[in-house]
Amino acid sequence: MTSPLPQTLVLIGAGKMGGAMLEGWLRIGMNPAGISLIDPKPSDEMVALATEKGMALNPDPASLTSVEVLVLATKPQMLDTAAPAVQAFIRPQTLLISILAGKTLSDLSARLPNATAMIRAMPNLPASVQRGATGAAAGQGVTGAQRAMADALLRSIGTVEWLDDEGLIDAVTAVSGSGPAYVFHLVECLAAAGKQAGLPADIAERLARATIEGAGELLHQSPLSPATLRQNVTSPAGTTAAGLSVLMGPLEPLIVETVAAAKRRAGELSG
Ligand SMILES: NC(=O)C1=CN([C@@H]2O[C@H](COP(=O)(O)OP(=O)(O)OC[C@H]3O[C@@H](n4cnc5c(N)ncnc54)[C@H](O)[C@@H]3O)[C@@H](O)[C@H]2O)C=CC1
Ligand SMILES: O=C(O)[C@@H]1CCC=N1
Repeated sequence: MTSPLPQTLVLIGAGKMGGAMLEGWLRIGMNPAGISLIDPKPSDEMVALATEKGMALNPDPASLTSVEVLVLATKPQMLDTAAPAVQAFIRPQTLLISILAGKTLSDLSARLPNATAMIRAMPNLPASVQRGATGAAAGQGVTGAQRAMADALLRSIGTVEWLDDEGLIDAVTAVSGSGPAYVFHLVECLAAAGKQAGLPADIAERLARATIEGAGELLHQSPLSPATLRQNVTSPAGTTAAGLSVLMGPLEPLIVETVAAAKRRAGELSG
């Protein structure tokens, strides 16, 4: 039996990531009438979306009798400021899902004493097109039914990896939370390199973008490992082998350092 999605959801912080999850949930057909958005400075696009879909924007907390799920998606630095408003939306049965980088379940508990059931999740931006990757860890007060509901909610916008050790969420943040930015930067680098190799800038950009899109889609559809797919591009003594002879040595340590820096920053955001 598939777990039901929540009928009532409050999203606190309707910015880039909260907005991406919302877009994904609307795409899969969640009822907008059950969704409320809390944001003191919503973008014009968010205001227009709320009006178009009939989602409540900054409703009076007292007007919501049921809040099955509260998704907390402000910047981590805004947690202290947002906490009193968040508290006002927590009901006895509310499951709080925080996507704040760095903030631990214990950090959240200290600010949100009303919250008895909390999940720390780290999604990523492709959630808007149902291709997100989320890591999640459940706190002690979460019931089996709440965890199943969170799983259904997060899985509706991509893949989900549950972790027993909350401490691993900072590593998830550094790999898949921030990961789309690394890939987008790779597109920028490939486009710049194409231009340097003589291509007109617009053509280099379109080719670089389509290459990453195509490689991503092939990874998605193919049962082959990334290593086998790489080997399938690489002819012995051919052009790819020549290119990879430059890239493969330095890239892995660079990515290791990249992920370590992001993980370190997540740790600094805790507290
Ligand atoms: N951008 C990304 O790809 C990802 C972001 N995250 C996490 O998502 C959270 C939000 O990040 P972004 O969406 O990038 O930032 P953002 O700045 O685009 O969104 C934050 C939103 O919170 C609103 N806000 C500020 N104070 C508020 C308050 N007191 N109450 C309610 N809303 C308030 C802002 O007006 C803004 O719309 C962060 O904690 C970040 O760690 C997690 C995974 C990926
Ligand atoms: O850059 C950040 O801090 C957030 C967390 C993961 C992606 N964006």
